[in-house]
This record gives sequence, C-alpha cells and structure tokens, in this order.
Amino acid sequence: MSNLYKVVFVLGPPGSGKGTQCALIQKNFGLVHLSAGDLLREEQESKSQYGQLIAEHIRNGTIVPVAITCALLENAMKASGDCAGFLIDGFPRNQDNLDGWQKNMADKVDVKFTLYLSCKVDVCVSRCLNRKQGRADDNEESLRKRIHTYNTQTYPIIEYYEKLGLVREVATCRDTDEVYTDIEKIFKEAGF
Ligand SMILES: Nc1ncnc2c1ncn2[C@@H]1O[C@H](COP(=O)(O)OP(=O)(O)OP(=O)(O)O)[C@@H](O)[C@H]1O
Ligand SMILES: O=c1ccn([C@@H]2O[C@H](COP(=O)(O)O)[C@@H](O)[C@H]2O)c(=O)[nH]1
Ligand SMILES: [Mg+2]
Repeated sequence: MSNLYKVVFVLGPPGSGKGTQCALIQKNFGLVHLSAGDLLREEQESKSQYGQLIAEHIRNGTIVPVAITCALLENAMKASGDCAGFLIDGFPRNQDNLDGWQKNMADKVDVKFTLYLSCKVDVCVSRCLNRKQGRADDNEESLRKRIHTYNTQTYPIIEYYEKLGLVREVATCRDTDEVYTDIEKIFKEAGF
C-alpha cells in the first residue's frame, strides 16, 4: 500500500467549470477539492504578509510565486486527513509552478492524470461575467489578462502532461450534467 497522496490536476481556461465539476467529483468519489485560487483568496483575506502581492496578481491575472501556492496546497493536504485523493484545481499554472511542485512534492504524491476542461473563450468569458460571486477578477479587463496568461503559460503545462500521456480532455461547452457524465467515466476507469 502506497502512502503517497493521489492527485488529479484540474486545468482549463477561466470559467470552464473547474470548480463546478470538482464539487461533483468530490461529492461522488470522495476526493478532496483544493482550488489553488480559493486558497490564495483565503490567504489574502487572512491579512497574511502576502495579502497585497496576492491581490495584485489576482487582479492582473498573473501567477503568484510557487513557494506561496505550493505551501498553501501542502498545508491543506496535510489538514485533510484520510481521503481518496486530491483534486488540485487551477494548478500548476506555469513553468514556475511546475518546477516548484516537482521540487517539493514529487516524492510525496502520485499524479494520476490531468483533467483538462476545454471550452470556447467567448463562453468562458460570459460565464465569468455572469458568475456574481464578487470576484475582483471577474471583469472584462482582468479576464483579458487571465486568458492571455492561460494561453501563454498554462496551456503549455497541459501540453507537457499531454506528452506524458497524462491528459484526459472533456469539452465543457455543454450542460453541467452532460460534462459530468463524461468525467465520471474517466474517474471510474482510473480506479477511483
Ligand atoms: N456546463 C456549464 N454550463 C453553464 N454554466 C456553467 C457550466 N459550468 C459552470 N458554469 C457556471 O459558469 C461559472 C464559472 O464556473 P466555475 O466557477 O466552475 O469555473 P472555473 O473554471 O472554476 O473558473 P475560474 O477559473 O475562474 O475559477 C459559474 O457561474 C458556474 O455556475
Ligand atoms: O495556482 C494558482 C492559482 C491561482 N492563481 C491566481 O488566482 C487567480 C484566480 O484563480 P482561479 O483558479 O480562477 O480561482 C488567477 O488568475 C491567478 O492570479 C495563482 O496565481 N496561482
Ligand atoms: Mg474556479
């Protein structure tokens, strides 16, 4: 029996439905959903020394240095207790994230695959603008920057995992239930 944490990364453009689908996977498969973006927002709100830096990155759609994000993820994993594994939503988002994760976490985790939620940009933007969760980055200017960061920095990380045969792609420009039906098959096939 391995003591390694089982991990599935969940990546895709802003508004592709990562949080929505992770909630369903968590409920049905017992994996714990850790959204890197949510952990950073909580850290910012906790009056941390990194609060201002995190707020600026979020507003500009740029990526927080990996030391901060990786520590938040590792702490959350340790605090979760026994579970079927972790859904790490919205990370690794660039090469710095990937390098820091490999350096600090590679010997503690078993990365099963990357779930890539693909969706057309106009649908993603419209979903974010209608999300009404009061996010500082759900506005047209921040969204332009987030999509640029996604295309130039995050998509290459998906390509990296693709070359390793570790990407499972699901198109999300469809009803939530239809998307989840495909995702459910993928998790069952992976033995969850
Ligand atoms: N399949 C879908 N059809 C219609 N609306 C959806 C679908 N999936 C998610 N949504 C809605 O789109 C918005 C964005 O979804 P969600 O927050 O899950 O995306 P996300 O990928 O986590 O975004 P971000 O990267 O910005 O955190 C939410 O309001 C959600 O209810
Ligand atoms: O690993 C990460 C994850 C997120 N960020 C920053 O947070 C925002 C919002 O992320 P969501 O996944 O959309 O909630 C993102 O645009 C980044 O600025 C990060 O730096 N590193
Ligand atoms: Mg999200």
